[in-house]
Amino acid sequence: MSAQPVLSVKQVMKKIGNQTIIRSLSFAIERGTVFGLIGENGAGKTTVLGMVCGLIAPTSGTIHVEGMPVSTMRKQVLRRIGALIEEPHFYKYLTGMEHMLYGSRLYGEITSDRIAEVLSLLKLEDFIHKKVGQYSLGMKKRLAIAQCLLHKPTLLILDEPTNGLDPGAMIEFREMIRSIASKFKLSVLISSHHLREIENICHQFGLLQNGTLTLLGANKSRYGDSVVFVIEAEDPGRAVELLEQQSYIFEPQRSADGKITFVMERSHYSSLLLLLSQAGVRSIQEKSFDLEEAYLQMTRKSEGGGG
Ligand SMILES: Nc1ncnc2c1ncn2[C@@H]1O[C@H](COP(=O)(O)OP(=O)(O)OP(=O)(O)O)[C@@H](O)[C@H]1O
Repeated sequence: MSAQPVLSVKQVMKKIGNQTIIRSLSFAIERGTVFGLIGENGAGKTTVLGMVCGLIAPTSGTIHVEGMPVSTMRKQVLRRIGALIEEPHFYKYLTGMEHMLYGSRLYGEITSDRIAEVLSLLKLEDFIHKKVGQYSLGMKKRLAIAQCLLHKPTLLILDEPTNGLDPGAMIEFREMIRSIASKFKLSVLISSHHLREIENICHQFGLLQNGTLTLLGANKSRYGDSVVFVIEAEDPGRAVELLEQQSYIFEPQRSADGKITFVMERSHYSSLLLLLSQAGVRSIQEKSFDLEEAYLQMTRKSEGGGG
């Protein structure tokens, strides 16, 4: 049996009233990987996360968590998910530990060993017996994630988790997310409008814009060598068609001057040349991958193209 993705979203569309918030959304998250959704305010990030958690019903399309359809198995799906979508709310006169114990009672059979494991990974031990009223925002966010992890979910969902944190706390937070994902073999779906954050935390990421998701690429730190290629071909239409059929190539984009841009690992270079010989390559240029540049190019294009 082949490994199924922890999260699979297929052709999801969401309308609210007359407004189409999500046009067609498809992506998957493999076990142990962190997937980032980048998008400007109002792009629909929270709507997507809400649909994955079963809080919002898609108008059409399917969402599966661990192979289970969210639409009909919501209760079982929620046992596999830990989600932090709204700002966490705590009682300031209770300690962090009292909140953890309260959280663990909601799930039933959480052992004290599990609580200790989660606290250690989130580096919460030193202040867990202090009242939450004395916590910084970063500490509160860590406590909220600790609660989300108690029941051993396989998918962690975080909506703009570093909002409001100072730069030092942001860096600490990013490192923590990556270490949780690898230690617990967790898959993480994270939304943000901070490009650098997504680039630093995520193994894969995509831009949500005008209701569709464009995969921008895979992170250097996992895939080693992602590069942006710019090619010119005698038959650009044929070239794009061929590129779109390759699983190792991310979102080929054709610009008005006929050039084609896409992201690929350099190790596939010889396969690429072979492929492109069928479409008559005139030139190939290589640029180092810059998420900010890719994002700006795409948002500019969409503003100019009228959607
Ligand atoms: N219940 C609702 N009724 C009407 N419109 C809604 C509703 N929920 C969301 N929307 C609209 O859907 C769009 C996407 O909202 P959403 O909150 O998902 O975006 P977002 O990318 O998370 O934005 P932000 O970064 O500001 O949180 C917005 O235009 C918003 O106004």
